[in-house]
Amino acid sequence: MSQQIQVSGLDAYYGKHKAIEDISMTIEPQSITAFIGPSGCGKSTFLRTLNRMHEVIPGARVEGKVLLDGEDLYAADVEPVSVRRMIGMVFQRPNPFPTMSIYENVAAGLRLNGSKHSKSELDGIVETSLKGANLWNEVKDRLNKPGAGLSGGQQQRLCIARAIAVQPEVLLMDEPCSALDPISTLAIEDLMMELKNKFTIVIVTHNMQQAARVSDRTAFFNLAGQGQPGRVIEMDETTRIFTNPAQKATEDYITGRFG
Ligand SMILES: Nc1ncnc2c1ncn2[C@@H]1O[C@H](COP(=O)(O)OP(=O)(O)OP(=O)(O)O)[C@@H](O)[C@H]1O
Repeated sequence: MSQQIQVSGLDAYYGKHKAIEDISMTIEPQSITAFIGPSGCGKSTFLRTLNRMHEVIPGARVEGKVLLDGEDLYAADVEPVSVRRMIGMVFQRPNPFPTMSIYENVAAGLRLNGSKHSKSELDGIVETSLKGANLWNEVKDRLNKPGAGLSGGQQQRLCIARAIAVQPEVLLMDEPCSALDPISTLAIEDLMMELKNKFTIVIVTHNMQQAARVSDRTAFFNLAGQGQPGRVIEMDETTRIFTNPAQKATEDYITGRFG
């Protein structure tokens, strides 16, 4: 299920404003890749180019290539909706559908994709997805209660269950723990470590310890200069980025000297 992403020469614009420039990288399957860097350098923008969410913003566009196991995601005959099914996303604020039950929240992704499942098939997928998101034991007796009634950490795991229910290849996570307390954060981090056995995971985080704890590889983003687009300054094994980075800007950032 887990697939490799190869990006080459990618630029992304908001209207005339070029937000990121000339990004090339390989994101390996069955691993966690972290994007770190100061605010506004384009980490979230880049993440959204990987599943064609960027172009949803009016005037926003992308140049360059994104390949998922060799398939060009921006080829003329590729449907953005199918890309978003293969490459799921989890956002900063847990965003369960507020009026839907826990069960319906997990089933929602499948229904939106037009999948036709019998009730017992759907029950099985909901259970497997909630188990996969380490939430099943906490909610199995209240599947018909509103998703909005869960704690923040549980809601985020519900959103992860919703994302994995459609069996994506890749999970993109944009600061998934920034609205959570430390205990819920550790639960999500543990979950990410389990999920990487099945999915390619990419996470944007401002939390250096988190990047160091969970990720296999880390990319450091920064602006090319004041008013310039964001770029990848350095990408390497996480242990190397945090112990012996090649670039001074990376070292300054991870040691808290700027950003
Ligand atoms: N919807 C938008 N419309 C116009 N410009 C945008 C939009 N979203 C982001 N930008 C601009 O694109 C640039 C990169 O923003 P982005 O949010 O990707 O950075 P980031 O590194 O993820 O920041 P943060 O760490 O604060 O989330 C910034 O200059 C930002 O102002």
